[in-house]
Amino acid sequence: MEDFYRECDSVCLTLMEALEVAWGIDDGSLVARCIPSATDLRLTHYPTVPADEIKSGSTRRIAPHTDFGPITLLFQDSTGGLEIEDRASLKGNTFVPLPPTDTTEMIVNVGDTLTRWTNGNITGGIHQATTPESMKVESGLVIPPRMSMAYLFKAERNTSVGPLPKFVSKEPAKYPEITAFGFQRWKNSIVYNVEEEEHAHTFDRFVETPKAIKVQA
Ligand SMILES: O=C(O)CCC(=O)C(=O)O
Ligand SMILES: [Fe+2]
Repeated sequence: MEDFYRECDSVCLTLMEALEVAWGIDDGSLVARCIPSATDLRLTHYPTVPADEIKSGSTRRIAPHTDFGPITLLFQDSTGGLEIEDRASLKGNTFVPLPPTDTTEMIVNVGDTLTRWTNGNITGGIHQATTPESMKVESGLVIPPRMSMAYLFKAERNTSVGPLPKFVSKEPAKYPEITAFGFQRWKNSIVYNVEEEEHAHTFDRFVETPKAIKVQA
C-alpha cells in the first residue's frame, strides 16, 4: 500500500511538471508547491443498498462534490455508479456516467486547488457515486457493494493555494491567499458544519463563500 501511495505521488508530480510545461512555468514553482504533498489515500467501501432508497433521496453513496487538492487519481471496481457533471448541459445538475471499462483504469479529476491556482481558468470536476446506469430503470433492484480508491493529491501544507502569479498578471485575484492547511480546515468545516471563526470573513469579497459550495472530500 505504501509503494502504491509513493507511485501515485510520483504520477501526480509528473502531471504537475506537465502543467508547468503547458503554462510556461520554468522555475519549477508548481511542483515545489506539492513537495512534500499532504495527500490522503482514501479507500471507500459502499455497502449494498436498494436502488429505490437512492432514487427516493433517503440514502446516497457519495453526494456531488469537488475534491480539495489540485488533482485526484481515482480507481474504481467493476460495479459502476461514478458520474461526472456534464458542463455542456444547459439544464444544470446533469451528470454523465463514467462506467468502469477496465478496473486498472486511472481517472484524473481536477480539484479546487487547481481552480484556485489558475484563478478560475480550470474548474474542478463535480462528481458523485450513485446508482449504476443499468440499474436506474427497473424498480426493486439491490445495488451490490462497491469499492473505490482515491489518491487525493494535496499541496504541501504551508504552501499558498492562492492564484499563481502567472494567472493574476492580467486579471484580479478571485481567490484569497490561504495555506493549503488552512484551506483544508476551512473545507472540512463546511463538510462537518463546524464554524471556523478564524476564516469566517476571509472569503467575503471573493467568489467562494462557504455556504455556496457543496463538498465532501
Ligand atoms: O467512489 C468513487 O468513485 C468516488 C470517490 C470520491 O469522489 C472521493 O473519494 O472523493
Ligand atoms: Fe471525490
